Amino acid sequence: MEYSLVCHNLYAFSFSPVKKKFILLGIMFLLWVYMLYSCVGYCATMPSLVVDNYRGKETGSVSGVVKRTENNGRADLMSRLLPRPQPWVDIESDYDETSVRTSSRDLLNNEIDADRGAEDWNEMRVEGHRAPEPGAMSSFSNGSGSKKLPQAIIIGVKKGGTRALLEFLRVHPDIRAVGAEPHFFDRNYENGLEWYRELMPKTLEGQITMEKTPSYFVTREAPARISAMSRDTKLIVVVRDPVTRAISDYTQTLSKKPDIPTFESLTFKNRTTGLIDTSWSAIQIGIYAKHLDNWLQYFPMDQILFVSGERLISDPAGELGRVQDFLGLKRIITDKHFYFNQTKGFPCLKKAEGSSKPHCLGKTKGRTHPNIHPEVVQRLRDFYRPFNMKFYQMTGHNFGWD
Ligand SMILES: Nc1ncnc2c1ncn2[C@@H]1O[C@H](COP(=O)(O)OS(=O)(=O)O)[C@@H](OP(=O)(O)O)[C@H]1O
Repeated sequence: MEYSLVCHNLYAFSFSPVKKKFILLGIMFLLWVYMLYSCVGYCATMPSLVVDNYRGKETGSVSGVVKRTENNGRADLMSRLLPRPQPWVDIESDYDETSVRTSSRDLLNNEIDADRGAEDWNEMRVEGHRAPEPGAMSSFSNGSGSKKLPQAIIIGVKKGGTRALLEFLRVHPDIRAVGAEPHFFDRNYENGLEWYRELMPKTLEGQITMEKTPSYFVTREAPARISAMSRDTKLIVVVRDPVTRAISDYTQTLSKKPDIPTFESLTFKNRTTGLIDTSWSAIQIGIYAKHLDNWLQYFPMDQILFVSGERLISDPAGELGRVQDFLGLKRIITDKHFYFNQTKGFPCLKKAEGSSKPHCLGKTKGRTHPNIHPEVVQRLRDFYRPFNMKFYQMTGHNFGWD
């Protein structure tokens, strides 16, 4: 009797349609929670259109950077397993530097400055990047690494070839970089380091986090600020003949504001005397020795690597070899990664990061420069010569611009 009662109860429990519905609903709810959880985790590790790579390592210690080599194997494996970001979004520095700007007399730069901030964020939005909300997701880590402050920064120079260098470096599995220029140490410093860290890609132990903002090189406060973040930060400067750099800078501005005065009229304070207007940022940025002096107050020379913008075009693998050595990385990026694209007139990657297709930089890189009168060019060469000599002396490297 008792036995049949138990059986009856069990039967009722197992087959009651109401209970069945409840169980089904419960299972569906659990599945929904599980899917939601997976989706949040996946989205957090997904590469955004920002071009960012979400791999890297903690900043601030040279020992950490050296340790990276030991972890290469693991980092390699993980980086292959992780989703890859969208590389090759073509961005350029469209703005003039704070320190140059404040001392600049020319309206040309000030006009550009007026809409500078907005353009910068638009630029990032184009890439799908958003200004991070302070504290948001800062401690979130779902096994694909965490965001670290950069251990290496490409600090300059504007129009030197900084985009090419960063895009080439991103091919390395142990480098993860922000695509857009954060401009933290010049324009966004008040936002704080946590804001800055949020911009960084997620990285694994043994990987290097990087960013590039060419205006840092000429920002007076940048060396002290970077040093305050970490005295061990490795600095990379891509330098280019200051005369062609100035013309390239002018060409960029001209492409956005076709009504600006001629290069010649902006170059000279007085055309007859041939006095150069050093308050024009396009001229001032090229006085490398002066800017370098400021950096040497905070960083030893062996913590700064100078990459030749010219050689980055004529021998990209050679320059990339030096950069990988400087960063303590295995030389993974070699000749095999590049080909010369005749149409573009520049070296391009056979396979960009996260893609199997060849890639060249976009049309804002490698613009045709306007013809500048040879006399003006010569006058500028004469102007820069002593500064170049000083720069060669300081760096112990003759860049061959004279
Ligand atoms: N591989 C490759 N492809 C295209 N362009 C290349 C490459 N390597 C170096 N360059 C040179 O990079 C110059 C632009 O420099 P930046 O990227 O530093 O410019 S920016 O400051 O970020 O706007 C750009 O200057 P312009 O030629 O005046 O446009 C190029 O000369």
